[in-house]
Amino acid sequence: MVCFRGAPACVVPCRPSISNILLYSSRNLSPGPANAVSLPSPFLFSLFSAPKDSPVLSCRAHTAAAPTLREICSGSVPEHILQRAEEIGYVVPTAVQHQSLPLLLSGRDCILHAQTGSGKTLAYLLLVFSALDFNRSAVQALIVVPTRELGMQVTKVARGLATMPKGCEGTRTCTVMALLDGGMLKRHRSWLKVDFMFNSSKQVHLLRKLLTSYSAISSRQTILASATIPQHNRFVHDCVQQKWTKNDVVHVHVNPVEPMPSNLCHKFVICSKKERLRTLLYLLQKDMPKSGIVFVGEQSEKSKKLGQPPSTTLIIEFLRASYMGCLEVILLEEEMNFNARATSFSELRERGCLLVSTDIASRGFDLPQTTHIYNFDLPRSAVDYLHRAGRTGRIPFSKDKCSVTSLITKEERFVLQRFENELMFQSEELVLESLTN
Ligand SMILES: Nc1ncnc2c1ncn2[C@@H]1O[C@H](COP(=O)(O)OP(=O)(O)OP(=O)(O)O)[C@@H](O)[C@H]1O
Repeated sequence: MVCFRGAPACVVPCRPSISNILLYSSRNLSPGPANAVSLPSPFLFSLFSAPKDSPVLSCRAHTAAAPTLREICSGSVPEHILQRAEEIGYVVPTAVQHQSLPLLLSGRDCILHAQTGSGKTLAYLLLVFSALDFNRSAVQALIVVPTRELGMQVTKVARGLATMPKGCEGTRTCTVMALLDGGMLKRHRSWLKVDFMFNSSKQVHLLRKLLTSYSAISSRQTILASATIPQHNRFVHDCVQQKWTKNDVVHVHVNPVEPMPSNLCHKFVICSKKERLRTLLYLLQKDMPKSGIVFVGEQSEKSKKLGQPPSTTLIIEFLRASYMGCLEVILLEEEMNFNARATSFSELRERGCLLVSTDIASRGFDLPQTTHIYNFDLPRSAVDYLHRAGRTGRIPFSKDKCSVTSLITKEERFVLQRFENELMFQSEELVLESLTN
């Protein structure tokens, strides 16, 4: 799948059940056939996913007197990338960047394990830019992400960093190429169901093969990043045992005792299923989100067979008819075609809106303006709750409180309580007087 020094040119099949982003060192490099790209050496392999099992090495909290990103990266990351990062507004490192970058830049394999929205993407991208030889026309880094939207997002950040800053025009930069296959929703759904890339299902076969195939090559550096890595000790063990990483892989674990970002405020409203739409409307009008996401459960097979419309459609129709706020209501659902989904995300990112979505929007999306999350249906697991909640509160160093509100029946309270215990957060009950009158 990937090849390097001394090996014959080999091919990256771009149809594994993952999305790839390749970083080339030349702007005009032809990618070759649409579904096959030769990948010469040396390369750096970054993986962005949500593995199930995992490793060790906790880190202390970030301190105020921390060095700047420039101080941490200078000498390793090219000047024009650092300047560009500053132009974008990346000056002070987040905790995960502060703790991981010295290790990453020293060439160590790392498992980045930090809360949603904590800045893992920038950490591994800065490493990628430090490792590229900008004078070589060759693929030198491969980033694998679990979903197409996440691939688009990472591509955008990487391209943003690779753009020449003012005053550096003429310097060589690199090409970031997105090979985002599928997008089709069956596969995406199955990712969400298996919830990680490292289980034993067939879908991860190619990924495992990719990780193990060239493990003996010392010039390869492997980074795995995720907000949720249950059983991380076992995962570290597996990484070494299966040769996915080198033996001295470091597990950078930020905030090990607090998986949920602390700037989120969790609430719940008890209402019957019949009252749910009205309750949602009431909350939206009361909260006046700057931008929000309403998460809805997937339609059951039984309901599909009966020819019933999915809940997302019902909610959209209801909100379009009754919601009087200033946000546009946008649907993101699994059966929509890819371009329509892409539009939904860029719109939400640019000007804020009310997105109604299944869990398809719950992983990795960076929609910084989002202030409110509503769980119209409870997620299936605590990990899903964490990823949904992590779509808000994504502006580092911001003191703004963002909220996650779950609409539940009395019977569902114990499920939410289970999530609270597992993720160590507390929810406050909202009693909505006007609805009970
Ligand atoms: N040092 C920084 N200074 C300012 N903003 C930053 C910094 N690092 C990251 N950000 C911003 O923080 C937001 C979240 O970052 P990012 O998407 O990398 O988080 P993540 O840890 O990968 O999240 P998730 O696990 O949910 O995918 C982004 O909008 C990003 O631009």
